[in-house]
Amino acid sequence: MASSTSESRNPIAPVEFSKGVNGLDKVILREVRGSSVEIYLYGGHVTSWKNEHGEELLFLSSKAIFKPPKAIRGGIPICFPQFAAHGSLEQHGFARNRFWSVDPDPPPFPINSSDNAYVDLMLKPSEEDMKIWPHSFEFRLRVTLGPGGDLMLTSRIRNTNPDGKPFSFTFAYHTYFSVSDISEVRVEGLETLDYLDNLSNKERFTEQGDAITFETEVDKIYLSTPTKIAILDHERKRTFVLRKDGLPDAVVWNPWDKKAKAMTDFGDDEYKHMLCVEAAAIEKPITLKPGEEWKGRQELSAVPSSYCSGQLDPQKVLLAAE
Ligand SMILES: O=P(O)(O)OC[C@H]1O[C@H](O)[C@H](O)[C@@H](O)[C@@H]1O
Repeated sequence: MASSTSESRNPIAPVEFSKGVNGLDKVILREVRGSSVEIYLYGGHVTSWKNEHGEELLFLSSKAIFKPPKAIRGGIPICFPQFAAHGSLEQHGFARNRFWSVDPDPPPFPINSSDNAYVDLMLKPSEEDMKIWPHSFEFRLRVTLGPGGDLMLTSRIRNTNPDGKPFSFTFAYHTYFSVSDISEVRVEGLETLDYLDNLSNKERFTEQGDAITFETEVDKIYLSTPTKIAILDHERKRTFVLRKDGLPDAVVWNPWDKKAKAMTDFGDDEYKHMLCVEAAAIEKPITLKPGEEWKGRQELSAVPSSYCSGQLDPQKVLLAAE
């Protein structure tokens, strides 16, 4: 609930509080040139990110269920304190289906940030949560829309256990990018890396080839990746650049046709128009002692690209997006 300028229900205010699907509370961030971001307090979940032309950059399923305990299908779910089924908790942990609150008095933004619109959401465990994960924590999620339309997510997780006990967790920003046609998409920055294949009992393999393209189901956890990954949408002539910090791994997921049909909150053909690339910390869980804080950051930008098949130099794409 903070911004560099005033906040109100005025539609042109950089931070607006509103009601979304099923009357759920949401926050809208706006930037003067027209880009915007929507965040549901349910899940601390970014559901929309639009550029200055009003084009949606994130995928949100037409069948998404905005009702607890189901997490919203699309946007950017937060996976915490567990990624997928890597532990005893429910799939992807519980942060994505809890109600977060808005911090009315967030810590100030670092200097030179007067054009940023941002909101700080908070999650603290309930007594019920403590029964399934017996740890006290404070999770602050800052969602920022930069002056150029970039979307930044910063998570700060602090161990507030009074009993001196450390805790460990895994984490992911489970970003669903909107793409024109999955068969026209390439991901740059993960080639030659090791990955765990979720479709082969998490067996470890090494990625071959120049870039990653898609012609079947994929569900891989790339390990110790570079801090920049590019997602090139050839047809739409758009490149997403994902920059990350504190999140060594990157999950790449597309359910393809069979799994798409099996999901009740996902259209049969929607797999063609989405790709998840998820900045994550999975292979080596994060451990925090009481009083310690972890920070994990993801920054997304969408830039026009004039990529011609076979002529791509991944390094140039990443540099061009600097
Ligand atoms: O259906 P969900 O619980 O939201 O999970 C969706 C997907 O998330 C991640 O990408 C996992 O790697 C996949 O194995 C999983 O299918």
